[in-house]
Amino acid sequence: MALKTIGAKDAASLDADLMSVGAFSLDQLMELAGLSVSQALYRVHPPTAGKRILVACGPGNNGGDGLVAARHLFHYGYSPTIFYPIPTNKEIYTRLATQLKNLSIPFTDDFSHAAQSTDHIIDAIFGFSFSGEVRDPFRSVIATLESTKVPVLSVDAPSSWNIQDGPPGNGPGKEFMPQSLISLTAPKPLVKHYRGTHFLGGGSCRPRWRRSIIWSIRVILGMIRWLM
Ligand SMILES: NC(=O)C1=CN([C@@H]2O[C@H](COP(=O)(O)OP(=O)(O)OC[C@H]3O[C@@H](n4cnc5c(N)ncnc54)[C@H](O)[C@@H]3O)[C@@H](O)[C@H]2O)[C@H](O)CC1
Ligand SMILES: [K+]
Repeated sequence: MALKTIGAKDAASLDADLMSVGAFSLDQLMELAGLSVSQALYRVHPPTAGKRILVACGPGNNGGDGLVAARHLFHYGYSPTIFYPIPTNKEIYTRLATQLKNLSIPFTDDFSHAAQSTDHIIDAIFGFSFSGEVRDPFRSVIATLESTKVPVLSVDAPSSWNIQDGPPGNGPGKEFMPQSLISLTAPKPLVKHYRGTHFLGGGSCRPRWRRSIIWSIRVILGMIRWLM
């Protein structure tokens, strides 16, 4: 069955609609996204399969989802470790990082070393705002994700994949195929290249209500265009 997908631009504007018309805060959306990620991880890798989870977090909201997921995983009984090489200065991220530090969850600077002694990896490096070729300091991180034998769960997109076209033709990520992927709100077009266990999560309103928001916005935009 062909999956319905939304591209990067529509995904970003859907989130913007949810925060304006829908009156959700970014914290709420990120909390729902991170909670879904933690539940998907529990499904593919229950604590009895090994409690060490390495969570790789990027500088944007995808990384924020990873920070939220790590907190939930800790409370499920896992032992998460965080790799967060470019901590972002915005309050939402500093609060999430402080919450993890208050739980004595360790942070590491050495991803490839940490990847050798973990039971599962969460890839929360890049989501739908990734574009171009992977830049440092993430090139070696993607190379490790590509070559590791440890199972990987990717959040919203396998990091390094083009959101529209899937795996890059060359460079780091070319051979990266995580064991599982959780799409947030709606799958992105790259899923047609994905072979593995696929979850959908992070929904913040019922689909019918979400459709009606989008429909109302389209009608309003159409009327504005017509009036001009
Ligand atoms: N739909 C939901 O329920 C929610 C989804 N969320 C998650 O947010 C991401 C999208 O977040 P955004 O902040 O827009 O961007 P990213 O995290 O994807 O990454 C931006 C970050 O990455 C840098 N970057 C971009 N390209 C490159 C590159 N080639 N090399 C190195 N660095 C790169 C860029 O500079 C930024 O710093 C979505 O996928 C979901 O996971 C939210 O939690 C809200 C709810
Ligand atoms: K990701």
